[in-house]
Amino acid sequence: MMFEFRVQAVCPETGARAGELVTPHGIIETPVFMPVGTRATVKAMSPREMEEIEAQIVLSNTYHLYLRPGVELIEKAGGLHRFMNWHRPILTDSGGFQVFSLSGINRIKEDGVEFSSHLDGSRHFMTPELATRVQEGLGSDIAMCFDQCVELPCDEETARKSVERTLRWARRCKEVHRRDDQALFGIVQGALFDDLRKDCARELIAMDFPGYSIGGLSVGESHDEMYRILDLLNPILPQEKPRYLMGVGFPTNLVEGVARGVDMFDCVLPTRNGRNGTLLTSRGKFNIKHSRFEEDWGPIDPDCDCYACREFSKAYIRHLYRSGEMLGARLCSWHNLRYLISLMKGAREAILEGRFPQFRDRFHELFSTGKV
Ligand SMILES: Nc1nc2cc3nc(NCCc4ccc(CCO)cc4)[nH]c3cc2c(=O)[nH]1
Ligand SMILES: [Zn+2]
Repeated sequence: MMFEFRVQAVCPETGARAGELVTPHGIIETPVFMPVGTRATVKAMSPREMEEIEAQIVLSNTYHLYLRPGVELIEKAGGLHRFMNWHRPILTDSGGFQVFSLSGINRIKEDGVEFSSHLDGSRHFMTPELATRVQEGLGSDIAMCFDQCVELPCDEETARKSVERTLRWARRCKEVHRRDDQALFGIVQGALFDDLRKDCARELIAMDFPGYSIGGLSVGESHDEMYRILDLLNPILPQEKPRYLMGVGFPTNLVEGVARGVDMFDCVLPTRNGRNGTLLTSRGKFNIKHSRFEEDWGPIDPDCDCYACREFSKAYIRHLYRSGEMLGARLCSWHNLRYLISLMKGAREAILEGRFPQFRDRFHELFSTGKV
């Protein structure tokens, strides 16, 4: 069996799930946080270090790799796992989001999206078929349909059109998808409109995908709006299939997403914010450049087991950061990634042991103290 998802435990009070996702490159224990390695590397981290922090699966981007170095080169290397020397699971995003958020002058047509490369302005035309073929060439374990994610705020008519296009494009992706060692997920759109979200989910479920992504969120909506959409979709999406909330995220959103039946998350937050000194800890977040850490000899997070927290002081990491030393960015990214991976590991153990509500309350109590 190439691809299988087993729900091992469900929290009776919230519906939070602990599961196992079997892929050709290994078993993923969920809930899981997926570090983002957009251009075939999780910035500043080596594969060996990613294994040390127990990263189970990394995300990469079709849009970026298609533009550079090109899928042909990666196919010659034997696929993305071999090219980047990461032999655990990989999930690729389809480019639906990146084409709109990164490229210049994009024009949506029924057939696909015309866009100019953010690298050199060259013109390209991405279609559902091309996005699917590129992901098959990359050889990721989990691929995404090519979808249209609308910016918020957006009126209902615009959102409805994007849902209808996303569904037509999902059918076209499924039509051309051939690799049986790669799972293609459908992506639910519909902005913040309940009926559009339900209709989109139902149509995708009828196409019978092995997993379902919740797109169109983490694009500026409030936490309450995000949670309302999750509450809406949780009972509709098949319980026996994985649910992946795209682009999330911040620790509180991860824990509240788990409480609403989400199994998989990804976000650039830990590495991007890590590089500018923002640290996520069990007691809230802070920025290492603050003067209060000048003579702080303690670890970033006393409850963290990562290399940065075991071996270095905040004072030293602050010095590295202020000096623009690469090790500063590395240690902050290293810690933030391990913190989110550990947070999901803790949630999983709590669900398996029947104490997720307590885990959730304790998390919020400690994280909101913000006293660091
Ligand atoms: N195919 C597809 N991919 C997506 C990726 C996404 N990523 C997001 N949000 C990420 C937002 C995000 C970006 C940067 C940072 C760190 C800086 O503070 C945090 C969050 N929403 C997303 C929605 C979609 C979507 O509908 N379809
Ligand atoms: Zn740490």
